[in-house]
Amino acid sequence: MKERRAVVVVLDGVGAGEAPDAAAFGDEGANTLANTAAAVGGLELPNLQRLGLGNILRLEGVPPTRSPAASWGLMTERSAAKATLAGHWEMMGLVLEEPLPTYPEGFPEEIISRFERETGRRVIGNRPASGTQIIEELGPEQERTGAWIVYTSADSVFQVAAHTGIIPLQELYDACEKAHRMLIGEGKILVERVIARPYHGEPGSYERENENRHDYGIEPFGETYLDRVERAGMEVVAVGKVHDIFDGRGITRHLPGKPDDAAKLDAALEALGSMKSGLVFANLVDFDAKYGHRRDPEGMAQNLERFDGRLPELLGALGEEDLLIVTADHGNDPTFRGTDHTRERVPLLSVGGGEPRPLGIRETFADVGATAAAWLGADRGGLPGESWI
Ligand SMILES: O=P(O)(O)O[C@H]1O[C@H](CO)[C@@H](O)[C@H]1O
Ligand SMILES: [Mn+2]
Ligand SMILES: [Mn+2]
Repeated sequence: MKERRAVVVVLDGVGAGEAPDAAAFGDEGANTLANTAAAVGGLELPNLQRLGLGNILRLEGVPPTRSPAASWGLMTERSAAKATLAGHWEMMGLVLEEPLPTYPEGFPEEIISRFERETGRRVIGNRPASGTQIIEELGPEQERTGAWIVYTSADSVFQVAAHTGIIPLQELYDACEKAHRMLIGEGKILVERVIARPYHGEPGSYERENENRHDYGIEPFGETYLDRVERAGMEVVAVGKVHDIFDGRGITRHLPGKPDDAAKLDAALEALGSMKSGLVFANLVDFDAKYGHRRDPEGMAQNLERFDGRLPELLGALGEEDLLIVTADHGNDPTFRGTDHTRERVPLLSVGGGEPRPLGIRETFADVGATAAAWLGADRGGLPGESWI
């Protein structure tokens, strides 16, 4: 078998326009890329433009090009979710047919009182919120009373925020493990993830300790393309939060790539430089966490431009037997109401594996895993998705 590599880069939350079922999610009109571009008076993305980003959708500042250097298209998500886990799982062949439970009214009383009993602290909050807003609002009360700040979002998440000067980090982690056991570990999946959200500082200028955030998720309930590539004897390198999303399954090496997207790209390049064959699966989370949820179109635009600036380096690291796929896991339109993800199609650019051509609108994100597995010569039997190569 040839020595081949595939690199999948996920621009977290960078959607490319409303999905056909966006209305069911309350997300009609969402378009992370196009609305960001319009909000800042046009994006400057010369490298993505050259690849064909402007051929995928109408994008201010990024016109279509006559002969794109990448194959280009859109993907529609089949899973009943607009979340990171569902998006990444689907890319690797696991479709969530049923949505995971969400808590628009907060968590039921029995969950909260059991969490209070098991951890010995009271709960305040218990509603959907933006993490930065709720600590500003409830931080002073937490400092006074030592209560947990529990909140959720449009996602299936149980998030616990704790001021580390009041509640030691280890105690927060222990509490999240208890919540994880209670909400996921007893046979019923009540949330997709429990998330520890430590922060510090003074009222009015609290700062989240993103490097100490910890996610406690669900395990993949079936085989993925990651398992298939690993079983074929190749390396599977996870960069950023990918390792947590798959609970480490099918992953041979984990590069956290802290603290930002630039460091994650460094990690991806390092992985490429040190491996002969296999898959690098990288998630760039700043688009989502720092700009999408914060509804910051300027920040989103700048992060896109920063990524664009690193593209030549990434392309330069690829050889003839390498494949690069750039895509996203859901939308997170920084111009949209609220602070949650948006149900969108995602952009698809694919470099390598033949002459650039239109890839159309793919019916499932699983085409990513199918294509990577096909390229690498791994077994694809029984998993959803069609290879475009
Ligand atoms: O507002 P913050 O705390 O960043 O939380 C966001 O991050 C969560 C998980 O990535 C999302 O569900 C959303 O709630
Ligand atoms: Mn995401
Ligand atoms: Mn998010």
